[in-house]
Amino acid sequence: MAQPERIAVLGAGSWGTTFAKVLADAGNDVCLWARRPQVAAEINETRRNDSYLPGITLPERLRATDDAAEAVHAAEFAVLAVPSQTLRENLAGWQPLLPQDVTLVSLAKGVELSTLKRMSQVIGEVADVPVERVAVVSGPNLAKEIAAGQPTATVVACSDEERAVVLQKACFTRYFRPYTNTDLVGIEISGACKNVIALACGIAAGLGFGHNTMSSLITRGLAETTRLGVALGADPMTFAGLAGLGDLVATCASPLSRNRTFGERLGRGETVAQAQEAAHGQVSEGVKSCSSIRQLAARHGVEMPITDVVHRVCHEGLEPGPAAAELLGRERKAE
Ligand SMILES: NC(=O)c1ccc[n+]([C@@H]2O[C@H](COP(=O)([O-])OP(=O)(O)OC[C@H]3O[C@@H](n4cnc5c(N)ncnc54)[C@H](O)[C@@H]3O)[C@@H](O)[C@H]2O)c1
Ligand SMILES: O=P(O)(O)OC[C@H](O)CO
Repeated sequence: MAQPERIAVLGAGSWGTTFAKVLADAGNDVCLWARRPQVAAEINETRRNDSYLPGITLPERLRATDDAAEAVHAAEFAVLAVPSQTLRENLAGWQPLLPQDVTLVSLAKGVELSTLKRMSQVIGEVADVPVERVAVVSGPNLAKEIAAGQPTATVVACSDEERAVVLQKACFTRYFRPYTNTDLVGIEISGACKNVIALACGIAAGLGFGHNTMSSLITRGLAETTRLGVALGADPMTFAGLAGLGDLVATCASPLSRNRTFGERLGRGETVAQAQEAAHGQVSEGVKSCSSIRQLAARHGVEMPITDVVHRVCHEGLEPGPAAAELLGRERKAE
């Protein structure tokens, strides 16, 4: 498989714009689709996308459009950078425009509410492509740090290893170091679940708890994520990697994380509606994925106590204080 000459990125939010910058910095010609024409115009005219990445200058090799057909024209890779719960609908609109042999790359970290499917499964179904043509990028990748050129690593996952290597090369820069992996299930379950655990860590911080609490939630969160992943056929080692523990630590610890920040607001006593309002339209995937992951776990007989209380805090009116007490009061057991 040859290196791509053209790459489309569909979605000009925080991560779509940042990943498009990474691809352009790596030497690719990138066309970024923005839902709003004024965002595309701002990028082309000022090299900025200030509503998502204030202060960041975007490279010349990156151009933007609000026309999806123009974005995907002759692209070898189409990177999907919209929120998980909107991916099906967006992709259905783009599907007739896609070049025949395009590789579809998911950046989204979530599990679909209505079907309990992972994003690569949704993509395969909607675009009618085999799983070998779907890749996933996931890791400790807070957009604002990467847009500022701070170093990080990530995972490029695809069941077709050769394709993963081509994408790895296409997004390799002096500040962005991608590793390959073929365990799509483990990578995607890690990415979706860490958002829910970050909500729990935020709630704990909002309640005034410190690093011991956070570490306990991270570690037990990793245990329940691994249980679910393994039940779905993932390699347990994946959860110790960048997309597993790596992303969990970054998201649970960073004030830049939208999920952690959302949780912190809940912990301080704000309602879900108030926390949503404060997010200014940016997605906190865990708020919806806590429900789909909980259902997926129930379907496979997997116990996920942290995910369960996060769901009940977000959607069933459980207060943060009693939620913490409930987790602490669970029956004693061996690690
Ligand atoms: N921001 C990060 O640091 C980061 C890093 C890694 C992965 N991700 C994941 O990438 C995905 C996209 O995240 P993001 O940070 O770019 O989100 P965002 O909220 O910053 O941007 C979402 C983009 O999707 C577009 N969009 C298209 N259809 C939409 C619809 N129906 N509803 C809402 N938005 C719609 C929006 O216009 C916007 O450009 C998420 O799954 C997120 O978990 C984000
Ligand atoms: O801001 P969040 O919480 O959506 O997290 C962003 C990334 O997924 C971190 O890797």
